[in-house]
Formats: sequence, C-alpha cells, structure tokens
Amino acid sequence: MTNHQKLVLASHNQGKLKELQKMLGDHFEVHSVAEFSSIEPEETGLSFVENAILKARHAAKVSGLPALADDSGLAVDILQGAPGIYSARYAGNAGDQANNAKLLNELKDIPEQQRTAQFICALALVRHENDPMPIICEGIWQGSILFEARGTNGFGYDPLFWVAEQQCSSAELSPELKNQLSHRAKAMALLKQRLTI
Ligand SMILES: O=P(O)(O)OP(=O)(O)OP(=O)(O)OC[C@H]1O[C@@H](n2cnc3c(O)ncnc32)[C@H](O)[C@@H]1O
Ligand SMILES: [Mg+2]
Repeated sequence: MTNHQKLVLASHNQGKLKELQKMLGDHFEVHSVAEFSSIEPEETGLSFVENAILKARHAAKVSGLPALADDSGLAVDILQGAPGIYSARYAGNAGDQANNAKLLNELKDIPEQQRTAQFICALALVRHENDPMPIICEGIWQGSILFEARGTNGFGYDPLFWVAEQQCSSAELSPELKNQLSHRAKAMALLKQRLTI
C-alpha cells in the first residue's frame, strides 16, 4: 500500500482510535468506521485474531475502503488468561470502571508475585471486504495488576496495569511513552515493517 492512501479504522473505542491515529496519521488519510456506520459487528470469534479480522471486514464492507481493526485485551495469568477476548465486556456492558472493579475483586486475595498479566493486541488489515489474505500482526506487553487504580491517562485497564520498567501504571505514562511501549505499539511496529512504511 502506498502512503496517504485512505484507511478506515474499524474501532468504536475512542481511546484506541486516538492511539492508532497517532501511530498512522503520517502515513495514511485515516477515517473512523463511525463515519460510515454506527453498527458494531458482534465479536463472535474465539481469538483476538478472529475478532480483528471480523471487525476489519465489516469496516471495509460499510466504507468500501481498506480497513484496519484492533482486537485487544488483558490476559491475567492466575485467571487462565481472563478477561482475554472478553475484556471490553468483563462486567457485562457496564464500562471500564465496572470492568476494573470486577478485576480487582477477582484478584483481592492474590499476592503481588502472582498478579502477572499481559496486554495483547491483534491488528488485522484487509484491502477489501473479501480479502483472502489479511495482514495480521500481534503485540504483547508484560506487566502485573495493581491492588488499586493509579493514574488518569489512557483508557480501559490502564490504571490497573503496572509497568515495571517505568515504575508506574500504564495510566501514569504519557500518551507518547505508552505509544512506544504498549502491545498496540508493538503490533503496529510489525505492521509498519510489513507495509514498509
Ligand atoms: O471493538 P472496538 O470497537 O475496537 O472497541 P472495544 O473497546 O470493544 O475493543 P475490544 O473489543 O478490542 O476490547 C478491548 C478491551 O481491552 C481493554 N484494552 C485494550 N487495549 C487496552 C489498552 O491499551 N489499555 C487499557 N485497556 C485496554 C479495554 O478494556 C478494551 O475495551
Ligand atoms: Mg469490541
């Protein structure tokens, strides 16, 4: 794909959209899928990759443009990888605060050393709705889950995610630094290699 081509971001999450736009803005004319449709496809896949492909195909369909989707989430080791692909709807559809409260409650008796977790991101790029060869890139960010929320930047589980190498939570990182370290940043670096941009 050549630079400054139109690209639709297949996400309705404002936090994600902000991060993805920052990472791609110099290379593409970026649009949000919300400009074309307010319908969110059901995330029926059993993996991040399947859900990313499904969202990308839907965005390509409603826009007629190449589309990039991000399916991501938090996998906590002691919870066998939960909330995982269900991260956005962990506490029903009650939002980030309810999800974070549920996670803290699930881990209330778990000591610090056993609270390891990863943020995972799968990016899927399709050139058109029926693209038989989506480009898939993944990124993983290691951390652990705090005992209480810290920081106000970012979104989702960021206030609970301890980043040992920076000695702060992900919500205490500047947006610029999070965009260099995160699961999304790692997946995007691979995507840029694939696209040679
Ligand atoms: O599907 P779209 O429309 O993109 O938006 P979404 O919020 O539903 O996105 P996902 O289905 O991929 O669910 C990912 C959830 O994982 C969490 N998450 C993903 N990346 C995160 C990040 O960088 N920081 C904090 N939480 C994150 C957050 O709770 C997200 O809602
Ligand atoms: Mg979603």
